[in-house]
Amino acid sequence: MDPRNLLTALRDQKPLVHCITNYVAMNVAANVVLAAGASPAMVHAEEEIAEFTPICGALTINIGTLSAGWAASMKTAVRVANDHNVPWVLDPVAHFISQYRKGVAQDLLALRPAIVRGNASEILALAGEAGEGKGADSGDAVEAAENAARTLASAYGTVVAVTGPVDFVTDGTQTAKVSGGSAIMPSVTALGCSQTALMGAYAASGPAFDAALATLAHFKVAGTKAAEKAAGPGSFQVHFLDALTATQPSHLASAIA
Ligand SMILES: Nc1ncnc2c1ncn2[C@@H]1O[C@H](COP(=O)(O)OP(=O)(O)O)[C@@H](O)[C@H]1O
Ligand SMILES: Cc1ncsc1CCOP(=O)(O)O
Ligand SMILES: [Mg+2]
Repeated sequence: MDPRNLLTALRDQKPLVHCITNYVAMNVAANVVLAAGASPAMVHAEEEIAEFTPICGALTINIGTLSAGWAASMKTAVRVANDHNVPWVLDPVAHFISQYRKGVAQDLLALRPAIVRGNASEILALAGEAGEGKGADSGDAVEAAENAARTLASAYGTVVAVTGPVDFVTDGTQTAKVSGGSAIMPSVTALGCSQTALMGAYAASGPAFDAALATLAHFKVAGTKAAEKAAGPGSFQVHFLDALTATQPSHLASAIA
């Protein structure tokens, strides 16, 4: 699908996105989803999931500040989403840092997300390949994770988006690359996490591969625009939100190869 149609659909439908994300990302991600044109809700209590997840257009799961209660909520929300055909997106933040986090990430992956989005180190490790990642930031090149992304996509019937200087996305058969953005982006915390939340909004608006591609393009276009005005990571954040709103459907194709 043409990504232009998806941005138009997102703004017309303003989908409600159930986000279970980390403490660092909650505010940034909510602002990003709102600026793009959708409606985020950060809902974590397991007791609320049966009523809330089914009425949402999508669910996003981010394990950035994981603990036992959060893991239980995540698994319950994913099961409810799967039962109600609500598409969901997994962000396996730094899942290689402990056996505990690795186990939860693999459990979630086995529940078959529509899309997995991570940086190169996260995607390499998710496929069982050695990488240089140590924490939430990537230590590996996107190109090094392309095969891992293809393998995961085919094995789990999912779309895998690997982000970095040039993003790579695949469903195991189709692939695309997305360029633009700014080297400032990895210096602003939770931009990857907030991209995952926005990917949920796009997944509510169209098929998973197109949704991932449109999200990556929207971020690259807005990142390029924001960098023209920003003096550093602080002012970049402000300009980036404005640029997400200013991005028009016709701008997205220029980022995609
Ligand atoms: N060096 C870079 N140049 C341009 N864009 C980048 C660069 N590094 C990351 N990005 C963009 O920043 C966003 C977050 O990606 P990334 O930093 O890889 O995720 P994470 O925060 O999960 O590690 C993505 O939109 C990605 O395309
Ligand atoms: C710094 C940090 N620590 C735990 S979660 C988190 C945020 C990571 O955000 P992102 O993956 O988008 O850089
Ligand atoms: Mg991340």
